[in-house]
Order: sequence, then structure tokens, then C-alpha cells
Amino acid sequence: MPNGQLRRMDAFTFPSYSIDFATGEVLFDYALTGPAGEQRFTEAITLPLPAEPPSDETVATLGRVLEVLHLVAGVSYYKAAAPPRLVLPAPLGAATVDYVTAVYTKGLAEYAYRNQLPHVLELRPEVPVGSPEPPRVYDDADRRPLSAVGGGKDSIVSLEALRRAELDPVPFSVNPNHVIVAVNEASGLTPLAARRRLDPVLFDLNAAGALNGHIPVTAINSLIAVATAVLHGLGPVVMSNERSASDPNLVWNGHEINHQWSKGVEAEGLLRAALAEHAGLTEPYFSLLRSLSELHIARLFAEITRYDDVVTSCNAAFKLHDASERWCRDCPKCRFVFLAMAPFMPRERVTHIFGGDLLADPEQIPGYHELLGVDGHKPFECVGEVEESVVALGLLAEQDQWRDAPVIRALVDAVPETAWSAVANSDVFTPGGPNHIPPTYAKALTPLT
Ligand SMILES: CC(=O)N[C@H]1[C@@H](OP(=O)(O)OP(=O)(O)OC[C@H]2O[C@@H](n3ccc(=O)[nH]c3=O)[C@H](O)[C@@H]2O)O[C@H](CO)[C@@H](O)[C@@H]1O[C@H](C)C(=O)N[C@@H](C)C(=O)N[C@@H](CCC(=O)O)C(=O)O
Ligand SMILES: Nc1ncnc2c1ncn2[C@@H]1O[C@H](COP(=O)(O)OP(=O)(O)OP(=O)(O)O)[C@@H](O)[C@H]1O
Repeated sequence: MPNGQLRRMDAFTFPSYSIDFATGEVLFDYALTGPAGEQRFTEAITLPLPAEPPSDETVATLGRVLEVLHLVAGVSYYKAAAPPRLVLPAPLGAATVDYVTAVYTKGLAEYAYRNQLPHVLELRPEVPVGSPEPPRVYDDADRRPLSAVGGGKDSIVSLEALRRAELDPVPFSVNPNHVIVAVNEASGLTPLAARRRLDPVLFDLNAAGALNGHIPVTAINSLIAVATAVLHGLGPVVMSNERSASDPNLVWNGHEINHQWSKGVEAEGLLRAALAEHAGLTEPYFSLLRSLSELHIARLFAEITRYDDVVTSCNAAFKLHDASERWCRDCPKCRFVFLAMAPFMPRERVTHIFGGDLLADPEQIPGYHELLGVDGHKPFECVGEVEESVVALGLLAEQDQWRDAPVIRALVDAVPETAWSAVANSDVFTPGGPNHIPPTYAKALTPLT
């Protein structure tokens, strides 16, 4: 469909979904509609099947989770045209409407800002009148946790914390690439995996110049994880989203723009409420690392060495096409994670993990200026707060192994006096802030710390 026609679409709808219990394949249908015609999409998600066929109760609960996932996974296709109307297929409770609304507005906020589409931030779904049947209650609190693994340092810290607390975690990933497969192998645990296939029509539309941009991918991965946990009779989905994921990058037209919105604590609370209301799940989902800063998590990661040859946090390694092998060593995330790990390990170790020494390379200096708040705003990437970067720099400047590294010397000179004094009493190593961690799990971090 030509791009001009896409721009005239006035509604996004959710025609149907289906699941095949012989294969685990779930098909979600979507449509962009308008005076110039209709553009259909189908996304396919294949859930891992359990050894025994699921009971009727499990099928009913799974269906409820998939209804929410159907709505949330639509963001990838909605964003190709950003029509003014979002037309939901069935009545929903208030908490579920709140969650879906937030996913399409706050979750697409970076996309709206970059494409200058302020109406997306004001989008309100049209919900058919009525009330959904109440779900049956599914008490998952005491079952084995499903621990989401993204291949980076954060999920490794969670996996090890759960294992050491003898909570018997099951690693879980969506579309595990070679990095995630290698991390799971290093863990020695038996993982579960789901497959997700975007409709290839979307890539054709992108190539033809359709609207494109960041989407709240963690919301989608989270709901696929919850669906898998229900299907396998497992307990809560444990994420590894840090405290700073809740902080916005900037404010635009009075709205906070947060690249990591669906990793933040607001999204976590809204998703928990939606799953309780719509699917009857008592303890569906939380982040174990919610009260920790990125720098604190990096310090915990330094205590664990078994993943050094495989851990990869760089997003370039997770692209659907033309992915990098591991760390690209030239993006905000590589720069930030190097800076965060370096204070807590020998220089040879961090250089080995990354396949190079970023703090020896003066070409990295402009990128570090952004992270340290010397230039521009916090990059649209999964990086910690400016305060965390300044604290890490201060720690490195005190160490013999780093003091004379060219990047460290340049950055120490560039950071203004006000920034140093602002971090003098930093709380980056003091856990804090709101979280949804159940008491049994709160104890799991203690053996690592
Ligand atoms: C890997 C990455 O950063 N991808 C973003 C990038 O996409 P790109 O075109 O460079 O490559 P692909 O990832 O292969 O995607 C191809 C197109 O497919 C569409 N798409 C992809 C995944 C999806 O779930 N839905 C989609 O519609 C999209 O049109 C792609 O162009 O740029 C895109 C445009 O800005 C981003 O949408 C891609 O982001 C991925 C969805 C992604 O997985 N990103 C994570 C690495 C990510 O950003 N994680 C955040 C968590 C934020 C959150 O709130 O969840 C983080 O680490 O901070
Ligand atoms: N492919 C995936 N499948 C399942 N969960 C994922 C996937 N990718 C990321 N996640 C989860 O989403 C959350 C955010 O991902 P993120 O990339 O920030 O974390 P990470 O890979 O653990 O660590 P890092 O911040 O070092 O990259 C984490 O809980 C992570 O486990």
C-alpha cells in the first residue's frame, strides 16, 4: 500500500485472534482502515508447549492473557500510520483499559516525539460497552518463577540471585539469538523459549517510508512470558528492570518522554493490575532489581564470572536484521555499561568482556559527554542516570588502573564542578523507590549483596 494511503488511515482495529494447541501458534490479526482501503497484518507468536495438554482452567486463563497481549502487540502496526482512532474489540475492565491506553500513549511517546505526532500522546481507545466475565482466580504466587533472560548483565544478576536463593528459576526468552542461547548454556539451567514473527508486510511498508520508531517492546515480551508461565503452570514472571528505567529522557508538550517506559515501575504496576483484573492472576509479574541503580547492578554482576564470555547488553546484537555479533563498542549502551562495570573489575576483565577498551579510545569522548550530562539530553537508550555515570567516573578517577586512561582524563576535566558536588552524597548504592517485589523474593538479592 502506498505511503500516502497509509497516512489517511483513520482507525486501528483488532479483527480476531486464534491459538492452535497442537503447535502452540497464536495468530493475532490487526487492521488499519480508512477511506482509501484496509491494510491487514498478522503477527505469529509460538508458545512452547508443555508435556501434558493444558486443563480447561489453564486454557481459560491463558485466553485472558492472550486477549491483553493481542491489544498490546498491536503497537508495532499502529505506528505505521498512527490513526486517530484505536477501536478495541470487546468490553474491558477499567484497569485493563488504563494499561492499554498507557501502552499506546506513554509507550509510544518517544515515537510520537520523534515523528512530531502529539495526538498519539492523547489517544483514548474506543471500548465497546459492557463488562467482561470475571476471570477465575489463578494463584501463581508459590510456583517456580519464570525468569526473563535478555542476554545482558541485568537478567544474569536476577537469574543467579534466584538460583542462589533456591527459588529454582526457569530461564525464558522470546526469539533467543545466539547470545541468549550462550547465556542460558552458561547458566546450566533448562530454558523455555517462545517465537515471535512480525508480519513481513511491516518491513515492506517501512522500506516504502511508513511511519516508524521505538515501541514498548518490554510490554510485549512481558505478556508473552506471562502467557508461557500460565501454560506451563509456573509462577511469577521475574524481570530485571532497574530503578532508573522509570526516569524520563525529556518532557515534550507537558508529557514525559521515556525510551524505557515499559520497563518502568508505572508500567509494571499497570500490567499487574490488568492481569489481576482480566486474567485473575494473583502474583503475575514484578522486577526483582526494581530498587537498584544500574551502577549497583553492575557491581553485583562483577561478583559473577561464569558469563564473561557471553554476556551482551548492546542492543545492536538483538536487531532482527544485520545484528552485530556481540558488543558494537560504539553506542550509548556499550559506553554506559563499560563505564558502569569498569570500577568493579580488573581492566583486563572488562576489556575481555567487551572485546576492546572503550576508555582508551578518545573517539568515545563525545558519546560520554552525553552520558555525563555535559552535552544534550540522556540518550534514547537503556542507559543509567547522569548521576550514575558521574559516580562511576569518580570511582575510576581514584583507581591506579584507570586514572591515566585518555577518556577518563578528558572526562574528569569536562565534568563541571556542580556535577561533582551534586553526586557527593549520591544514593546510587542505596536500594530505594517503589517496587512490587513479594517478600519471599526480596530476600533473594541478599546472598549476592
Ligand atoms: C534492536 C533495536 O534496537 N531495534 C530498534 C530499531 O530497529 P531496527 O530497524 O534498527 O532493527 P530491528 O530491531 O531489526 O527491527 C526492524 C523493524 O521491525 C519493527 N519492529 C521490530 C520489533 C518490534 O517489536 N516491533 C516492530 O515494529 C520496527 O519497525 C523496526 O524498524 O529501531 C526501531 C525503530 O526505532 C525500534 O522499534 C527497534 O526496537 C526494537 C523494538 C527493540 O527490540 N528494541 C529494544 C532493543 C529496546 O529498545 N529496548 C529498550 C526497552 C524499552 C521498552 O520500553 O521496552 C531498551 O533497551 O531500553
Ligand atoms: N528476548 C527477550 N526475551 C525475554 N525477555 C527479554 C528479552 N530481551 C529482554 N528481556 C527482558 O526485558 C527486560 C529489559 O531488557 P534489558 O535488555 O534492559 O535487560 P538485560 O538484557 O537483562 O540487561 P542489560 O540492561 O544489561 O541489557 C529484562 O528483564 C530482560 O530480561
